[in-house]
Amino acid sequence: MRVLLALGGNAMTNAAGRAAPQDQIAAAAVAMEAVAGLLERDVEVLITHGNGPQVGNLLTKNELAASVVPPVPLDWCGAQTQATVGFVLMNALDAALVRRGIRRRTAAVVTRTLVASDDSGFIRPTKPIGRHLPAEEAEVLIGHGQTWEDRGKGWRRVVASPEPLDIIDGPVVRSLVEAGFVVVANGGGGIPVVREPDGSLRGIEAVIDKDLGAALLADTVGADVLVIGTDVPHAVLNYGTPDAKDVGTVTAGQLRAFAAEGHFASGSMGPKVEAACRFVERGGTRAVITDLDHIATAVCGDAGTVVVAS
Ligand SMILES: NC(=O)OP(=O)(O)O
Repeated sequence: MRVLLALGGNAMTNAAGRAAPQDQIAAAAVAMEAVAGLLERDVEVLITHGNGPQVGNLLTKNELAASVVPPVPLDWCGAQTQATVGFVLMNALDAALVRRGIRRRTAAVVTRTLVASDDSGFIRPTKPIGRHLPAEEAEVLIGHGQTWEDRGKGWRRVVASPEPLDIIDGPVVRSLVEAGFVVVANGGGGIPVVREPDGSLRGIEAVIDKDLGAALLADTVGADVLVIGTDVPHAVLNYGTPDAKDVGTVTAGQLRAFAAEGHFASGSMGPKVEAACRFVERGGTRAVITDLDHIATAVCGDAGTVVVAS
């Protein structure tokens, strides 16, 4: 069984969402212990991850230091987070494998994802990145031309998030998997690139949704199962109300109907639900949305919100 595990922000930050190096190293250790457990059971695992906190922090650093060192664009920041998070995850996984006496090589691949230059996501920013701020601080940055939104946890910057169309470096990832490497790839949904009229690729300033990127990567590498690791054990109907109800096993059609009724927030559970539906509709065996504690049982469909085609 080939499983793609998509790690959400909680797997790369502390409980409060802080992404200091020690927080990321500690969170990666927990997540990679679960991955090592799967590898011990001979499950073939690939890993992808979010980068929302990291890429937003890096963008802010660039902007603050712009008068001292040349700033780099958002797609460069995305590339840097793929490399850094990949390095942290590899170190954590190598340590977990050594503890269990498992001999496997790990690899982190910087990957590019094709997007359309006329994607509507470039007109209406939707992807939250970086830290949360109080309204008065966000207002100053809005005055400087940035887009910030409050989705209930404080104000957060939002940037363009186009649809992922093709993982340019997918065949490299697949080759490494088939050669026996445990691969970390397509972090942050991939570095967004557009195709120029002469056929060359150019980076473009955006952050792709990592869950939608994960659904595409899962297709590209022929994964049987997509596990989307987040901070809750299930998708929930009527979330935060007395009528809240966990979603167990569900078809993509049923889950899309729940989404159409407005049950899943656009910046959080919504893209996970969409990614899970896309994956099974394109032939995946099952997609599971759950928390890190349930990854081991989720791969067999025994935990979380289990999405099947029909
Ligand atoms: N790129 C992305 O979707 O990252 P997060 O999941 O961390 O927001």
